[in-house]
Amino acid sequence: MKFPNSNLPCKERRLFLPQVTNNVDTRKRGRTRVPPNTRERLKHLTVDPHTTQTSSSSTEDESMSEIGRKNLVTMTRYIQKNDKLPEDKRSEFALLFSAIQLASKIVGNSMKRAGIESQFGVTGTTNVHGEEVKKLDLIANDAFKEALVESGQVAVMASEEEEEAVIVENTTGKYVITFDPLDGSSNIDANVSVGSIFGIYEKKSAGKNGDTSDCLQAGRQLVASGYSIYGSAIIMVISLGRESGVQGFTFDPSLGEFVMSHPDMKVPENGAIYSVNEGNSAYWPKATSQYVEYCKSSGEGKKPYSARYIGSMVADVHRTLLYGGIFMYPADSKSPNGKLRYLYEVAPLSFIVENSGGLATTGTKRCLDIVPDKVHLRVPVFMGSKRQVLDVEEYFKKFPESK
Ligand SMILES: O=P(O)(O)OC[C@H]1O[C@](O)(COP(=O)(O)O)[C@@H](O)[C@@H]1O
Repeated sequence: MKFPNSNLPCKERRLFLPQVTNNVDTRKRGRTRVPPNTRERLKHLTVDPHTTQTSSSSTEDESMSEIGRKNLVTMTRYIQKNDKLPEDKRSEFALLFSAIQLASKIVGNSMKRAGIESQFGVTGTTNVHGEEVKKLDLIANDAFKEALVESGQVAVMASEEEEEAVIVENTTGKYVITFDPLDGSSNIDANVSVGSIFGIYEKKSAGKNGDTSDCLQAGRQLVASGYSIYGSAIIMVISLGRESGVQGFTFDPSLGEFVMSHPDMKVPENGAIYSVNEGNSAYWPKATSQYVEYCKSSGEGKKPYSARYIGSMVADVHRTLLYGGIFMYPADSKSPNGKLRYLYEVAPLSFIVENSGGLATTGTKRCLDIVPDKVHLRVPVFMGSKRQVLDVEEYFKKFPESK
């Protein structure tokens, strides 16, 4: 969509934004009255949770798009206006998250065009985990690396696709980014939702350049984290800390912006969905197999939980955040530390789940308390609704040999 007179200052240019109501241009044929319940629904989209200003100023005869346009909360605006963040961090985070938004748009676009541009399939190489590298894994890894370096805010990066930590030289950047550029690789070619996961720490080492030790921090040290999910829509869910809570933004291709669509996400305290690859059950320790049996049991007012497993951690955790329940990737006799990697899968998502009111445990320890000793450390994980995670911890106390 080409904006006429595009050299007009920003404020005037907004007047040309497309009217979205039923795709009808309301200005020529007068206003569309907005039924009260739609007005209520719209209101939650337009309240900026982190500024004192609320948008209850919409009047009866304002059109939908006028309300939306006046209070559109893009991710960049949310960060710049977030008074829970120290002033200096707002501009740094705005640059960092612009880079992550750009990388997510590139990955989302590449996913959509993979079939057309023969980007499905493998590269023929394997990564540090011995996994076949998908073509889209590399595209995603390059997109994140380049955008993050360009932001000028990054000193060190740790990626699932990089054997070693990546040190950015000659930068004044003071942040450390851990990321899984494309999570759920086994689902990519099947057009099932996959995602990108990232965690943001502050550089701790004193030297001009950062080093690997800057990555080896407990999840509690995270200053922000998030994920992008590439499904029917591209949605980014982020947390800038417990005080800021968890916010979801949906990518609006007509604006090219991530717009707030899920303010103040809270995982339900108690859920009735369990998510685990039961194909591994033969190798599970007693605590895990007993807990999963409990999930499936009924009696004393408890109904069996529903089983849901997509096989992309981002997608399974996103559903858990919305509907409640528990996502699990336990340790077992085949993989004594489980499969999922701490720095760029478990820690960033545990930060999100805990800041939305849920919990994340290995069974015996809160995931955010783990101090990693290597970049690609694997840990078992049970995360989601508080009730379910506390139940898991009870089972590990009951069967201590399962540790
Ligand atoms: O196929 P499995 O063993 O159930 O493993 C699925 C898990 O592995 C992962 O695909 C691992 O992630 P990658 O695809 O990034 O390697 C998770 O997203 C998912 O939860």
